Amino acid sequence: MAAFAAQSKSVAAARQGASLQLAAPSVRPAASRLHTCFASASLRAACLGQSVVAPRSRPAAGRRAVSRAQRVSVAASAGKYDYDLVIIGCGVGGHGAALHAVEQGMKVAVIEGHDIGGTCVNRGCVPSKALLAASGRIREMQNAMHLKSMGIQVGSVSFERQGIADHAINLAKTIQTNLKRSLEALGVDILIGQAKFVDNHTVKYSLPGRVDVGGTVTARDIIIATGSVPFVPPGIPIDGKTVFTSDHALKLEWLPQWIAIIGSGYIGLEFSDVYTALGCEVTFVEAMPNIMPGFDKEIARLAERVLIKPRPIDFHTNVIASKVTPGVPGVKPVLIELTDFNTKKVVDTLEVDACLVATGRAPYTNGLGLASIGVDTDRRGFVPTSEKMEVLDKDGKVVPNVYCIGDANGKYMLAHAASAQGISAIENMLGRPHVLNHNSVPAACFTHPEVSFVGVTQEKAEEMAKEKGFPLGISKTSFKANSKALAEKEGEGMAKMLYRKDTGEILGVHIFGLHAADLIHEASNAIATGQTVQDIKFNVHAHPTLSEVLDELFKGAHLDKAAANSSHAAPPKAKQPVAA
Ligand SMILES: Cc1cc2nc3c(=O)[nH]c(=O)nc-3n(C[C@H](O)[C@H](O)[C@H](O)COP(=O)(O)OP(=O)(O)OC[C@H]3O[C@@H](n4cnc5c(N)ncnc54)[C@H](O)[C@@H]3O)c2cc1C
Ligand SMILES: NC(=O)c1ccc[n+]([C@@H]2O[C@H](COP(=O)([O-])OP(=O)(O)OC[C@H]3O[C@@H](n4cnc5c(N)ncnc54)[C@H](O)[C@@H]3O)[C@@H](O)[C@H]2O)c1
Repeated sequence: MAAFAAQSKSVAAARQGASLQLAAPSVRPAASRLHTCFASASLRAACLGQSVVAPRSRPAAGRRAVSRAQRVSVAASAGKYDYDLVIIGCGVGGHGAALHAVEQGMKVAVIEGHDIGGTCVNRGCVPSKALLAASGRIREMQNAMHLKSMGIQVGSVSFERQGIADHAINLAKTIQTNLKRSLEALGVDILIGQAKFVDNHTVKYSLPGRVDVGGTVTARDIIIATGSVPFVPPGIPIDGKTVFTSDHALKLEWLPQWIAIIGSGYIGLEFSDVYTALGCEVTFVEAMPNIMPGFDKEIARLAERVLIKPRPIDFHTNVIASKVTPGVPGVKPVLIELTDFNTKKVVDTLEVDACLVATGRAPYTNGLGLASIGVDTDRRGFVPTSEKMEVLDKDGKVVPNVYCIGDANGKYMLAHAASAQGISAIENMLGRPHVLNHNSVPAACFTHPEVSFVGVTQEKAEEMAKEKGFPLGISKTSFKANSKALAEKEGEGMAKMLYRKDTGEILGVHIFGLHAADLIHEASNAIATGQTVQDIKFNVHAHPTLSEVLDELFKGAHLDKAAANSSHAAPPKAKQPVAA
């Protein structure tokens, strides 16, 4: 711990531009061998098996960052390690951590075993949002009634499946390139290979079948940011053609006439939006008694009314897909045996053209050699991690200098959560204790319209109120009361805020409606910065905007008298003009 504090001090000193006695650079055999291999961006891309990108000249800021990082590295680690920080896995979590670490003057390497950008960029957020954007346009243009109500007539709307698929593929490639360039510009070394712990300061990396790639690197601190892969329940063989996960579905290789989606969580809902806009019929198979079980019940009911009922979607709840038999497109259907969740009896068999398995994600921690640092993953494979992102060993003790962020720790499997955890981990390793308030992390499902939320559901808030004995306030508003939503003919939506009437603390906000994913941030930032209802009530929103949905929500909150009269309640007094 003392050594850690000393290292942190050196980093801080270097950050402040203090002049430091530089020791001779440490010998970095393995890492420098790899640098030779990846000396240029094009070679690096070639080694990665990616299309070659012309190297860009490094901007001045990047150059500054590198030289500062080098200074810090040598001083901070006293020539002991190759890097201040090595990050295993370069998804959004690893990327976010790397950027913050460089900003803090650290010398950083990322080790990536598959593709830079990880799930989010290559097989997640990015391509799925591209498919949703294209299919959403088609849905809108096909909705003749909606357009007619605004005086618009359109002819028939057609689309090219491959064109939509290409939009997703190209966007993922562009963002992957941007992400890689941003790291290169900051002087982050990108090492290629599957990483494995040797000890808590040393990592080996290699690529199967590639003797020219790999090595060993040492670092003062190491972050595990290895993400996740689709979780497929037992009894479901994935053939990638008729039975598949989101990894395959995002390629949009074909459009089955009738597709069963197992799981009505984020992936299931977003893909139901894409498929139905493109003319497919969907059947949900959901293990829980209601569809969208992870969402606030009232929001889920409204979403069912708007996103499910008017569309060619039906659903079976309280059943699990106990056995799935792949088919042959256009020849043999996929068979899905449904078993009652409670009685465990087979109740039905579906015959569909295809089946998307969207039953959650499993951490990608295999092969990391966690035993070498005394760590056992939990039952589901997640890395036990403290609230400060420190990895915990078998006895629940902190493994010095090893952190875990993102999907691999299972705290909150969202891209921005991974990145925020990365920043938090860096703060902690620099000796500035930081705990991310996961309750302030927003979530959104990008259906048309969107669903978003932050904090707890109404069900949970009621439970908390009962347990702790505080009066629960619930403020609600409809998009029908919002001029901008009505101008867009998008009045179908609601927002709800759960708060403590005695203190004004915001416990949760849920939105269903046009641009809900963008609207949630005012609420999530308020929770993150500890603003209360009294504070935000007096904020001013431009008119006419969808943001006024939140304005309505905040103004509609009623506090207990004492809280209402608390110091926050009075609007800040206007400043008197300074006398000349
Ligand atoms: C279809 C889909 C849509 C999604 N949409 C959204 C969305 O809209 N918004 C949102 O917030 N989230 C979304 N997510 C979730 C989001 O993608 C993840 O939460 C996020 O990618 C997690 O980031 P990460 O950095 O923890 O891991 P990942 O992005 O999974 O990256 C981990 C990286 O580590 C690498 N790796 C693993 N093991 C090793 C090893 N031993 N050595 C070297 N490298 C290794 C992997 O190859 C991978 O590149 C979506 C997910 C899916 C599947
Ligand atoms: N917009 C976004 O932010 C976004 C989009 C897609 C994915 N993601 C992330 O990716 C992760 C995975 O998404 P997901 O939709 O696969 O998981 P999820 O956890 O959101 O939903 C899985 C659903 O499958 C059901 N289920 C599980 N096993 C089942 C079985 N055998 N039979 C029937 N139903 C079963 C569950 O009850 C649940 O409703 C999520 O954690 C999410 O955070 C986020």
